[in-house]
Amino acid sequence: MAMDDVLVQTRGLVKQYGTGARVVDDVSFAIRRGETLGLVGESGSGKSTVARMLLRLVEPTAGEVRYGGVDLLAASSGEMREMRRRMQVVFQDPFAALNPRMRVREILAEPFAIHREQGSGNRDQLVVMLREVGLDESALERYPHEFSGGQRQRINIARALALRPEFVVLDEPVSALDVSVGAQVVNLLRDLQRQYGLTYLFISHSMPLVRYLCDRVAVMQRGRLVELGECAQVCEKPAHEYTRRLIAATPEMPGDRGLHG
Ligand SMILES: Nc1ncnc2c1ncn2[C@@H]1O[C@H](COP(=O)(O)OP(=O)(O)OP(=O)(O)O)[C@@H](O)[C@H]1O
Repeated sequence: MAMDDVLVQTRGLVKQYGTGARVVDDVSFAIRRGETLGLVGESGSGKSTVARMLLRLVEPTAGEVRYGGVDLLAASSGEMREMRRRMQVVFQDPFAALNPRMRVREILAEPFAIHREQGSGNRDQLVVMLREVGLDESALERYPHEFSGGQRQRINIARALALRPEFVVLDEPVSALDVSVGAQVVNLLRDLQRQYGLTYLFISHSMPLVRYLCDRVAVMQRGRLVELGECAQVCEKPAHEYTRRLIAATPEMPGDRGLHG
């Protein structure tokens, strides 16, 4: 793999809390520009911890994270500030992630304020952001509780994309939604990826969803990376017994309803 195809690279990533067991143990992988890398594994296997280390929201105990060739862990606070614009995250719970006391207008304008982008985040721009995620300007003056779960996740996505990042961590973004609503959000994420050339790390429990959205998939078991490969290959011919069990444990989505619509 040519180095300029790689956006994010980890080497020997370790996380240990206190004297406990390693929750992430010697994890190395690369995420290519423009791809969606799936990250699967049962609850507690360390997926979110890996993602948080990639974003430097959690400091690794050992190992290396390179982002666009830059050593993220050695970056100064000024450099880190610039990097943070380029990487975003969308979490599972679309309600918890939105401040209930802020109107959608304020929620969407916040990233511009945080990064002191003067003149940006004006009303016209916010309306464009809403349209991109399938909402209209009537949303601007409303509060998060006035929206359904799927709509709230769309607002989260609009906010995550406000500063035009290149890399987005999707941490179980549709797990809290009904299957058909989740399928619509997944299709939106895929469309936005094509439109903006985004690179995704998609954390999920659902092998069918991973297969639908991801180019490659990495499988974690108890802090270790046990398998990484092309999605179709891993789903059809899993090399590791643990991957086989994960696939067997996830029911097919009913006729992939909604996904191809
Ligand atoms: N701040 C912390 N202090 C101590 N242990 C932690 C901390 N954060 C996470 N852990 C532990 O690290 C392990 C991995 O957690 P992590 O959330 O990364 O797993 P996960 O694969 O994302 O799980 P899930 O699918 O449930 O989100 C778990 O055993 C968890 O209890």
